[in-house]
Amino acid sequence: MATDAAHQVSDQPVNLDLTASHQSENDSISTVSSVESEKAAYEFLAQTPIKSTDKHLVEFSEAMRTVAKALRQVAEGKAAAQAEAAEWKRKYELETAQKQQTRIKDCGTCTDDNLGKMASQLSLEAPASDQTGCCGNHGICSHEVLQDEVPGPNPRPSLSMVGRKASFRLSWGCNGNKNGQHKHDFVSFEKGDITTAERSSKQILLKWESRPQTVLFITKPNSNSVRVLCAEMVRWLKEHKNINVFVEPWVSKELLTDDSNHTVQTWDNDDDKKMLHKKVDLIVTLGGDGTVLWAASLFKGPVPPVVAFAMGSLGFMTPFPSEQYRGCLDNVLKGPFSITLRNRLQCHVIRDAAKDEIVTEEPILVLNEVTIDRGISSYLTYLECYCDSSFVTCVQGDGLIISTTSGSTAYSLAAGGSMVHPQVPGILFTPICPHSLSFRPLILPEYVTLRIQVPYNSRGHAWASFDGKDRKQLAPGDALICSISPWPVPTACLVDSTTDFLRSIHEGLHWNLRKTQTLDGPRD
Ligand SMILES: NC(=O)c1ccc[n+]([C@@H]2O[C@H](COP(=O)([O-])OP(=O)(O)OC[C@H]3O[C@@H](n4cnc5c(N)ncnc54)[C@H](O)[C@@H]3O)[C@@H](O)[C@H]2O)c1
Ligand SMILES: Nc1ncnc2c1ncn2[C@@H]1O[C@H](COP(=O)(O)OP(=O)(O)OP(=O)(O)O)[C@@H](O)[C@H]1O
Repeated sequence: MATDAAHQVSDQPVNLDLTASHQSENDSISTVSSVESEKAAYEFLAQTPIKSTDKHLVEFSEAMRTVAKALRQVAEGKAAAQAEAAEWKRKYELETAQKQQTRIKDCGTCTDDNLGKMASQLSLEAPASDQTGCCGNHGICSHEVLQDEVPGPNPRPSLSMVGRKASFRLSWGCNGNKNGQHKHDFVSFEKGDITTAERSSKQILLKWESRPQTVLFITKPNSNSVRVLCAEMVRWLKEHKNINVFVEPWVSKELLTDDSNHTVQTWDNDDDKKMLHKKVDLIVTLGGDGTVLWAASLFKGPVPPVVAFAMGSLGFMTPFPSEQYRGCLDNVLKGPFSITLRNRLQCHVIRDAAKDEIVTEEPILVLNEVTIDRGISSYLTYLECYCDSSFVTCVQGDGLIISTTSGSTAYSLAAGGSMVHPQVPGILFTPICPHSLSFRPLILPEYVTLRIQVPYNSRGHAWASFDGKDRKQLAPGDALICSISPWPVPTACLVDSTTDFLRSIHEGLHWNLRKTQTLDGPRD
């Protein structure tokens, strides 16, 4: 009955399109035309005034469904036929190649000499003379020479005859500058096969070439246990190791007043503080992760190695047990010891009002993350995000966290970001409560520059905070630019980078802690 109704009401246009779909020999058009004819059928239905009862309408819609199903089957049949044709073509080409190889094998008159000549004709010639060994005159590491195998006592002529690998060049430089510095040991170009077998990113070791003499102490405020231990450590370092000690100005006033026997040095202006990295061999922190963040924030450029003693609650970046400080400091002062090079993000706030000025606000370096959120505003944060020159996405939600891999276990983790080993070169892009079902966190390569823009049509202001501190308001038109800083924070490891990282997520977060299933019970 349904088919009858279809014939009665819409025979003509539907049949026309069906014919068009069958007749089409063009691969790409066929599926489109069947979809189009289905669409045309529905359009026809929408345009044609039907003066009939509800019953007729029901019958007609059933008929249309049948027609649509038929059209879909036609399209599917065509696709299957195309796949089959492609398979036959592939088989034919394979067979032709095999026949050609057999002909070469059967060629009784061919001598090793002739094969050698044929092989050398197929070989790629040496590259242009501007190449000097591995690196060309342009300072780009490349491998262009690709020789086919020279036939030896057991030549394999078929390999030389069937085809040859195309030559290629891989090159890279600093920050996209092709003429920049390059690493030899990252990709090897042996015979044109790309391999990272010689990759050198192994555990980094720090070995002193002369005796360390000056230690800077950074201590958590308002803690009696820290105050007591700091005084004890300073005394020990001075008496037993002959070490000069620097402390923050407030520490020199408050912490060590009762211990006048042990003079410590400090600084009293910003210029002296800026030169600290030239005087200090080692930084010792007594506190939690916040104290490590504080220590890092004092250095806008190079940072001396940090030995972080755990005197907080969690301690992802504080692997050293404070009660064993003598042994730990002995080992570190002697060296060599493993370090984790923790990348920092360099953040610039660009004000819309100051767009044309050369001087903008001072860059801020963060060890964990920069967060752009809605602050006290009750509106959704609206942020446009760009990665180099590519548009990434618009954030509509509570905000966005741009985190280092060290910060991946902090706020970013709480917002659903992945935990990343601190030595992995990347930048985490983690939304905070996005009002979208499909906004998953991203990890971008370390060499990109991110731009987070508050658009002019944003309903409110956004707020940027740096390692959980220094809130800055971002007005519509303002932007935040972030990239990896050239000045990482080298933190001393208790064991090595990986062991310390795994220990911190096991002990700090009880990562994947579950009681082991017992042996009794059902089995395979
Ligand atoms: N919802 C959250 O989880 C949340 C909210 C705000 C800030 N934070 C984090 O707090 C950091 C500031 O730390 P603070 O000590 O000055 O403030 P805080 O005293 O408020 O401590 C925050 C907590 O974060 C932990 N933490 C800090 N850095 C960490 C890291 N790299 N890995 C794992 N845990 C880490 C600290 O151990 C501490 O327990 C910010 O950089 C941010 O990452 C987290
Ligand atoms: N020398 C310092 N001067 C000023 N503030 C500091 C100093 N050291 C740490 N802080 C701040 O004190 C706060 C608490 O420090 P920290 O995180 O080290 O201790 P905690 O909170 O007891 O430990 P945890 O973070 O493991 O829970 C942080 O916000 C940090 O920025």
